[in-house]
Amino acid sequence: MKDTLTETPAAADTAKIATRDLQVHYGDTHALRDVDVDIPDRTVTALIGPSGCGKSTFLRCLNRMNDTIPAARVTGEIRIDGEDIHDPRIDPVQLRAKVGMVFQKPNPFPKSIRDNVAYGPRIHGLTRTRAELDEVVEKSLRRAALWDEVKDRLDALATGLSGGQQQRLCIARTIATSPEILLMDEPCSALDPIATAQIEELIDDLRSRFAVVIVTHSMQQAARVSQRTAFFHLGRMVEYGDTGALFTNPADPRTESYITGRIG
Ligand SMILES: Nc1ncnc2c1ncn2[C@@H]1O[C@H](COP(=O)(O)OP(=O)(O)OP(=O)(O)O)[C@@H](O)[C@H]1O
Repeated sequence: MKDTLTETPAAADTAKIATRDLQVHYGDTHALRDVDVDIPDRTVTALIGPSGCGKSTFLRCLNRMNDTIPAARVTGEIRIDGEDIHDPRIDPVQLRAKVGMVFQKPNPFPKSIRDNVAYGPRIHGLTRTRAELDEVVEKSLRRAALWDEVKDRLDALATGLSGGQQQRLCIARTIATSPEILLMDEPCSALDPIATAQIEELIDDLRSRFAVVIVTHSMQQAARVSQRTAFFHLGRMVEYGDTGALFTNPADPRTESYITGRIG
């Protein structure tokens, strides 16, 4: 039986991302159930909920990263800009350039700072000349608020940067392919409070250009960075709506129990 979803409606016709009857199984585990959601553009959407409730699974559906997990089976519909991402004409590699992902632990390649950012534009053939590539590298590093710290050592190894700098580099690497959507899976969990504050400021800035969807275990972080929040519980999206309203006046008792610390 389908649970009732308590939702503040987002206009479906303007949704950047829309899912209908989305289900994910890992073998016999039914990890995500009946997820219908419309996620708007140029907005930060936070995904919250207790461990194992399906947040990362949902995030991975949006750029078909679950395709890389042999046990995962995804059914239902996911549309980005109205286009079905499971359509056989969609190339998952191109999709992942359009829907970029930043992971929990900064994972720069063991290459120079410049080569990390240049990697995506190179493999996707996005630039024709060295000057164009340099321009993309600079623009991406500026947007990731890292340029000033690294502009004099672009040929140094990326692995020599601090954790927070590495995470901003990974964000620069992701935005270098001009994505439209940024998926972030607990991007601050390996960072100290100062680096976390820098990334949060950056996320706020990025939403002027991208739809950002972020998984976070921190309700404070969700409240600080997002305009919309989805609460997941046992594989279902139980409540989705305006972040302020969800935290101050949750409609579902399960959301209330979670935000008041009774489940989780
Ligand atoms: N690769 C996998 N193979 C098998 N089962 C998986 C896999 N990934 C996730 N699961 C299962 O799917 C369910 C949802 O997991 P998921 O990682 O999406 O939850 P989550 O809300 O992101 O959790 P956390 O907050 O702990 O990261 C869990 O029961 C988990 O054990």
